Amino acid sequence: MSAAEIPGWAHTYSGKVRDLYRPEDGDTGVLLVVASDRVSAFDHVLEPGIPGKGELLTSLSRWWFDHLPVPNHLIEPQRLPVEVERRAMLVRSLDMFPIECVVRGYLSGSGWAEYQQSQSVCGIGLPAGLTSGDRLPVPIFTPAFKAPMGEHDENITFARMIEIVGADAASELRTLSLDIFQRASTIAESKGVILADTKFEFGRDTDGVIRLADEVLTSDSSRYWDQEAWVAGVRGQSFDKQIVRDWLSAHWDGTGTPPPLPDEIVERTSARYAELLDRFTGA
Ligand SMILES: CCOC(=O)Cn1cc(-c2ncnc(N)c2C#N)cn1
Repeated sequence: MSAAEIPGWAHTYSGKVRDLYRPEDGDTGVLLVVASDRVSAFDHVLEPGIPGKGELLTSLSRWWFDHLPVPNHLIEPQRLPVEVERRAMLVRSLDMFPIECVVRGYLSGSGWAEYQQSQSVCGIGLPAGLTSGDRLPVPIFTPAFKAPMGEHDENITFARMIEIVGADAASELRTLSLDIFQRASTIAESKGVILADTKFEFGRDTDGVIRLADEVLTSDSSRYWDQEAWVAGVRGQSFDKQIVRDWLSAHWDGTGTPPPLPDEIVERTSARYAELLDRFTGA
């Protein structure tokens, strides 16, 4: 599923699952962020896309922006382009920090890999004896330096982050990230969902105000786990991607191009994305 053609908008950048556009009228103050139905797993974009995924994750992002009392990049337009109106966000164009502001409440992914080598993550020492999926004593801020598309971001220490963005901005981004994570994980817990970790991106507007940008607390930027499964000792089961991961693990040896997902896996995954959204936005 390649980037949509949108009259009046020029496609400028594609991530694994989202596309960025600038207006053709030359206005440099706004951008359009469009979420596709593409799904990625094991660092591959899979086929086919998951019907409704772009709309569901855009709705989840919007819900979180509305429930987080921090300045953000959203602009509420009169109308969005009809081609993508339910899976697009009109945003202020910001001067983005080249930092993935990752907060971890649990040990997983690159954090688990680093812990196994050094019993620390991004220079933050952790207790001995932890295993993948364990809850951390307190949430930790573990920044990464944004890598070019297709490469892995580089986990860095807070001291290195200060060298990149300066001490004041580094402190403000860390405080903002930990505060937002605390709020979000408390809300998620009340819905029976564990927010294991997430990554935020921020930028400065023309007045120098730091604003929360990118997507926020979607299951593409976060690890959401089912609380019941975790309590039962089943660790690291992604709320919405586990169906795809389990099928791929059973039907692909990890080399070459992954096989296309069967209809049943696509349908079950689409339903899982809808259930995750409903957990938060439903009654
Ligand atoms: C494909 C979606 O974009 C990204 O993956 C990362 N990215 C964000 C920007 C950005 N740049 C200026 N202002 C903004 N508000 C944003 C945002 N969001 C650029 N790349």
